[in-house]
Amino acid sequence: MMLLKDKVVIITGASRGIGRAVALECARQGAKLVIGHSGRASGLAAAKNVVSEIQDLDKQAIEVGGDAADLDTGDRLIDAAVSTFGKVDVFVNNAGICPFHSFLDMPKEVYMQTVNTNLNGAYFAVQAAANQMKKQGKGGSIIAISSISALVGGAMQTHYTPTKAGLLSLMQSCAVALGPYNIRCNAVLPGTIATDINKEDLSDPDKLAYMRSRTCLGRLGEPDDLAGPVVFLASDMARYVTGASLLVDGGLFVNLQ
Ligand SMILES: NC(=O)C1=CN([C@@H]2O[C@H](COP(=O)(O)OP(=O)(O)OC[C@H]3O[C@@H](n4cnc5c(N)ncnc54)[C@H](OP(=O)(O)O)[C@@H]3O)[C@@H](O)[C@H]2O)C=CC1
Ligand SMILES: C[C@H](O)[C@@H]1OC(=O)[C@H](O)[C@@H]1O
Repeated sequence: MMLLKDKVVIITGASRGIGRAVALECARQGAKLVIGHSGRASGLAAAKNVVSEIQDLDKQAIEVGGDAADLDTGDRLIDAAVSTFGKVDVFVNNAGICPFHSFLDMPKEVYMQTVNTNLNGAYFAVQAAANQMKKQGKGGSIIAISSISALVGGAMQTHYTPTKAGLLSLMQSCAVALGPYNIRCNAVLPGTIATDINKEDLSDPDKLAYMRSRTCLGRLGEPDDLAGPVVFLASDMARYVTGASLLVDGGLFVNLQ
């Protein structure tokens, strides 16, 4: 059984990493995909590859570029989905950055870029998706890729962790605001997943070994580890799940000692 047969799924930041892995699994589960990316040349090339991979599965996908920090990018993603596929069933807000930096000398530009990319653009993208779903009248599923960092701190992530807590909070409030329209809103909280976002940080072998040792399962996450949880929340199997948060962290959070 395909869990997302004929559903139209938009995923921001689907050119690489977690978003790409989720997009491919959504396609395997029968969805039609809008692959969001930054619009930079590298993002466009990577997104085109993801579209090809999905077409190789005999499924449909388009790519749409746009800076997640731009408050109008969400509208453009929705418009593209509706004009190509006729509707939006699922919106996954995944695009994000984490430029590691210490707190005491945090440049204002780095702070603003992080908050604008991870949270401010996301707010209006979620609003655009919700308005489209309300118009369609058949409910929908909105999923924010938050983080374990919504719950715990990081000395080099003082600009980043508030954006992830903000996304978690946004999903909780949107679950309340959008429940009357049967639009479900949930947050997924990955632990440390090996992707480009932390390649440099984890290039230190001691840090890598330490982060592995912090998990109960003894390994870092892979992007594919997020695919099942997101597909579940997107699917009708999660029809009574809203306002929830799902840690996908290999047991990192609970592992005090
Ligand atoms: N990896 C991890 O350990 C964890 C990640 N997360 C979250 O998961 C999400 C995905 O991260 P991950 O897959 O690891 O990261 P990657 O760096 O591998 O991928 C980031 C994705 O976001 C897109 N993106 C980046 N900046 C922008 C922008 N300004 N506008 C539009 N798209 C943009 C990228 O597109 P492009 O290719 O065009 O640059 C790319 O598709 C992020 O929100 C991150 O915070 C949460 C917890 C842990
Ligand atoms: C980028 C980091 O490795 C990653 O991002 C998160 O959200 C996790 O908490 C990790 O710190």
